Order: sequence, then structure tokens, then C-alpha cells
Amino acid sequence: MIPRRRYLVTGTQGQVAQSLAARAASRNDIEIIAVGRPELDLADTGSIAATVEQVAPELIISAAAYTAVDQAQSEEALAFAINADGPAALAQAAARRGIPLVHLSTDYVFSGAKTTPYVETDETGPTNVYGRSKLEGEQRVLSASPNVAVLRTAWVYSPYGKNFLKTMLRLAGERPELRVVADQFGNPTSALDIADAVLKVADNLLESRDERMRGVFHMTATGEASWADFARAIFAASAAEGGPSSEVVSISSSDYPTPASRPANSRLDCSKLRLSHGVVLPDWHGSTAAIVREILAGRHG
Ligand SMILES: NC(=O)C1=CN([C@@H]2O[C@H](COP(=O)(O)OP(=O)(O)OC[C@H]3O[C@@H](n4cnc5c(N)ncnc54)[C@H](OP(=O)(O)O)[C@@H]3O)[C@@H](O)[C@H]2O)C=CC1
Ligand SMILES: Cc1cn([C@H]2C[C@H](O)[C@@H](COP(=O)(O)OP(=O)(O)O[C@H]3O[C@@H](C)C(=O)[C@@H](O)[C@H]3O)O2)c(=O)[nH]c1=O
Repeated sequence: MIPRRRYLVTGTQGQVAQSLAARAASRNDIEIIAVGRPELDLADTGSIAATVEQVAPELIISAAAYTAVDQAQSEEALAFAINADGPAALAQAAARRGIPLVHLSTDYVFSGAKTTPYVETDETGPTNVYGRSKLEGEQRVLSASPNVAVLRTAWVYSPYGKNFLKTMLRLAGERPELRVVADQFGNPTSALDIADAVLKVADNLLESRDERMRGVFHMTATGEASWADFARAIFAASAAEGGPSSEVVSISSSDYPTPASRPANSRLDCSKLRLSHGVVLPDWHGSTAAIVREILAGRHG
């Protein structure tokens, strides 16, 4: 029997953590140990080293985060504790054990002023607290260990947890018409596709010492959309299955005021991930339709 590789994943209920567990369930070569609060609390750095030692993983996947973008504006200290101090302690624990760390980050590290997709060497410039806390998290994990891949993803949706796709389906059952911003552009990315990609990157880090596999990478689905485009695709997929659907009215960000501002353009160029890791995520349209089908079939809560 092949010994299974043990991966510690932070968080148990997160979209990416649950997607990793779902994908690992069909593989006999890896074992996912998902750990959340209270055993591992990113806001309590003292709990981190002990948990890592106890689980004794071969690799760590840092998937937990403070992701409430608007709320972060009024909980800055907590957002930084969870998104920067916690990951730094995790990277230190990984370095002490001599194991690799895969750390998830976000498109919101960018200002959105660029008119083409962002590459990894572009200047960052987050416009909100969440983005700033995640950027500091990236910097801290990279300085704590050389054996790290920071994967910036975006606009994550899945059958699990809270996300824009599930919000749209819920609102469609309540309102015939929805006003959705059409002047913010990004790459809607399925957490299940993220899980597949993360597991390939993890394999690569364990099998190769190549420095080109370490550092920062953009990792989103193929294809881009505005939030309004994404909403329309969600409803087209839902209507095709006899599910709820609404008319989407395109509005501008100024018509939808929120505590945190969002970048107008956070599209990411993922060429570096393809060239260094041989990983390309599928087009978002097919993944969106598949996840809408899965949700409507009631396979998830
Ligand atoms: N969601 C998105 O649209 C995007 C996410 N990302 C990044 O991808 C990663 C995964 O995101 P996603 O799966 O969507 O996140 P979710 O919001 O679905 O889940 C976040 C997880 O973090 C856990 N968590 C929060 N605070 C703590 C803490 N103090 N200690 C331990 N665990 C904690 C939560 O636990 P609990 O369930 O108990 O609250 C939850 O399980 C994150 O790094 C995020 O920044 C990047 C781009 C887009
Ligand atoms: C519910 C709703 C939202 N919107 C807008 C608000 C906002 O500009 C956009 C997306 O709203 P949300 O609050 O769902 O998404 P938001 O929390 O901004 O999503 C972000 O989460 C973090 C964690 C990330 O890292 C990012 O990549 C990104 O996915 O849609 C509408 O225009 N109409 C609506 O009815």
C-alpha cells in the first residue's frame, strides 16, 4: 500500500477547505487534516505551532482567512491578526519542520487601475482593509520561509459556505429583478477547480526543489466577467435546470455603495502558473453551470 501524504489545511468550513476535502475523498494517496478553531486559531498565534507539531503534516495549505470584505473595514486589527500574523506563524512552523506551505491570497491586493490583466510583478495597491491584510500576509509568509507558493485567486464560488453565486440564487427566489455592478471585472473561480490546482501545486512542491515553483502565482479560472455578467450566467444555468432566475439590471459601483471599495479591474494573468507548475484552471462558464446544477440538485446545504 502507498503511504498517504498528510496535508494540514487551515479551517474546516471554508469553501476551499471543504473543496479540498471533497477532492481528497476520491484519492488514496493524500490525507487532508482540516483544522479550525479552537484547535487552530489564526488570531492566537500560540495555538499554531503546537497544532502543526501535533498533526505532523508533510505540507500545509493555508486556506483559512478573514474574508468578510466590508466588515474588515471596521475590524482592521482582527483582519490583520487572522490574515497576516496567523499565516506568518504558520509559515514559521512550516519552516521549522522543513515542509512546504501553499498560501492562498487574493486579487484584492491590486488597486484596479490597470486596464489589462495583472501579472505577479505588477505593483500592488489594495483599496480596502481586507486587501491590505492579505498583502501583508503574503509578505510575511514569503519572508518566513523560502519553501512557499502564494496563490492569488479571485471571486471564489462553490456549493459551500457564503459566496456571490449562492447569494444570487437566494435573491432570485425573492425578487424578479436584481441590480448588479457591471463596472468591476475579474475572474470568477470555482473552489473545486482551486482545490484541483492546489493539489497539483502541492505535488510539485513535494517532488521538486525548483525555485521557479516557489513565490507568488496568479491562479484563477480562464475567462473574465463583470459581477453582472457572472450573475446573468448563474441565472441562465439555473433557468436551464428549472431553478430560480432574475432579470439582471447593470449598475455602476457608485449605485451600490459598500463600506469597502473594490477594484474596477482585478483580472489576473495566470501564465506564470502554467509555465512553472503546468496548471491551467478551466473556463468559468462550465464550472459555474456545474456548481449551479449541484446546488439545485440539493446535494449541499
Ligand atoms: N472567497 C473569495 O471570494 C476569495 C477568497 N480568497 C482567499 O482564498 C482563501 C480561501 O477562501 P474561502 O475558502 O472562500 O474562505 P471562506 O470565507 O469560505 O472560509 C474562511 C475560513 O477561515 C476560517 N477562519 C476565519 N477566522 C479564523 C481564525 N481566526 N482561525 C482559524 N480559522 C479561521 C473560517 O472558519 P469558520 O467557518 O469557523 O468561520 C472559514 O472556515 C482565503 O485565503 C481567502 O482570502 C481569495 C480570493 C477570493
Ligand atoms: C449582493 C450584490 C452584490 N453586488 C456587488 C457588490 C460587490 O461590488 C460585488 C461582489 O459582492 P460580494 O460582496 O459578494 O463579493 P466580495 O466580498 O467583494 O468578493 C470578494 O471576496 C474576497 C474574499 C475576495 O478575495 C475577492 O476575490 C472577492 O471574491 O457585487 C451587487 O451589485 N448587487 C447585489 O445584489
